[in-house]
Amino acid sequence: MAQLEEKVRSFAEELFKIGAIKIGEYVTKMNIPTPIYIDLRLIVSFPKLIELVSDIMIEYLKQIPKFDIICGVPYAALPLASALSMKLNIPMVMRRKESKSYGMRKMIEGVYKEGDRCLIIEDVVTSGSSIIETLEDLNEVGIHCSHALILMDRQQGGTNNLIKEGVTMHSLLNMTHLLKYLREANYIDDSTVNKVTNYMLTTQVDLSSNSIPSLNRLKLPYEERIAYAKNNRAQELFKIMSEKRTNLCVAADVTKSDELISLANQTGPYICLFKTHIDILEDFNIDVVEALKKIAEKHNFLLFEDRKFSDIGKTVQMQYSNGMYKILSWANVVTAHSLAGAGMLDAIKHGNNGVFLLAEISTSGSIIDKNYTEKTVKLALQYPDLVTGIVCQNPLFTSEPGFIQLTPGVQLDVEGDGLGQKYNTPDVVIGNGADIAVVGRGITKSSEPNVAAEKYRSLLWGAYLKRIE
Ligand SMILES: O=c1ccn([C@@H]2O[C@H](COP(=O)(O)O)[C@@H](O)[C@H]2O)c(=O)[nH]1
Repeated sequence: MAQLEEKVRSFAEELFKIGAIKIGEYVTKMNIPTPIYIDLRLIVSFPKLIELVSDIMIEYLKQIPKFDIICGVPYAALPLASALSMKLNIPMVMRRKESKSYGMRKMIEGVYKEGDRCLIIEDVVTSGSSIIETLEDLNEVGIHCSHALILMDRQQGGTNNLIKEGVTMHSLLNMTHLLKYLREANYIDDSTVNKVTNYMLTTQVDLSSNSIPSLNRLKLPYEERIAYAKNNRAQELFKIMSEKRTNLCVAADVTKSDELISLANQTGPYICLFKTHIDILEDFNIDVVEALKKIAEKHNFLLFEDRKFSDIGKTVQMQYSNGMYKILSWANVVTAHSLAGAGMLDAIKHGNNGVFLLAEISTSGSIIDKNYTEKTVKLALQYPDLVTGIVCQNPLFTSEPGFIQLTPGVQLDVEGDGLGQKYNTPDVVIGNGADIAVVGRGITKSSEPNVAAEKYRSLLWGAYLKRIE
């Protein structure tokens, strides 16, 4: 047994050496980003490796009941099935991927008879769907299959999906062991192990539910969500958040420029976003935003004008670019109400900028209803290049890890402000799905905004770490 494990370990290491295991940002057959890509088609160019694999497969056959024929899932598993067929002197059949337009239009080539017991061979299994397609064609011609021998199980639901079809899967290697062997050989580091493990756990495919794999954003670390974000500002934010270990946005609702600049300087080290209502400044001058831009660069945060646009496209376009505030020239992200719909979003699409759409509001008596909220989320998902995220109080789009949930109404003291504002604590908002929490008066009214900002940062970050555990 120890000998077999050593062979499997060396198989895993060889795969890495020949470049069949790739770590980085890839996309799976189901169009889902993946931090690891396994390409076992390469092994046809390494006869010694095929020999090693065949030896290991033969060892595994001791656990599998007798069979009459072998069938490889096209195309990657065909050389493996052929090698095994030759070594064991057991006949092989081949499944076509598509039927011929001439002759007998057979899907299964080779010699077989009804009632034959077949062992299916496959290279890599994610959901098991390719094995199931092969199984269906074999069953069609009366061949029975209840076992599949595969090289690599990505542990993303394949075993369960195949059991439902009456097939037991036997794998030479699974993702857990692959990561263990590669880590022990120092080919990968701990962070890759954690990243891939987390990916595996959060990307399970249940073929019977007829849905795409569930990617629960609430369980994914921010740095892994960069790959899912289409909006440049969302990518940037995830990066800043991971690097600075902060999911805090400060709402700098003050009326004097000096105060605004002082707040940016004091809270800068602890925030990912600095949120303004620029039109409440009594002494606005364009120099203020120039100063903010410099502080943002120094402390690595983005500038966020909470303008809440809500007009026809043309008007919003002018409100965004013109007037004395020239928001487009300095704000990296802005907010917009969704009520004007797609036309307004089309009007404010600008290369690099981002928009947070308001799906819910944190004030009591709001007339936004469930229908409006749902329509807003739908609209946001139609504009992945433009929309950075959604302003809301609840986890509305958990299977969309590329979008950011921004939640205002955050304070340790949850008494309202007497004007309708509703507050929740950092723990509650992160539990309710917030990726970034907006804290205004909890920080701005403190005698030491820097101390308060660090306190909120640490509480919010701790709650996030607990959430992704
Ligand atoms: O639903 C919403 C949307 C935006 N806001 C804005 O956030 C801050 C909250 O400030 P606090 O002092 O923490 O109450 C403020 O700028 C609002 O305009 C919100 O509160 N709720």
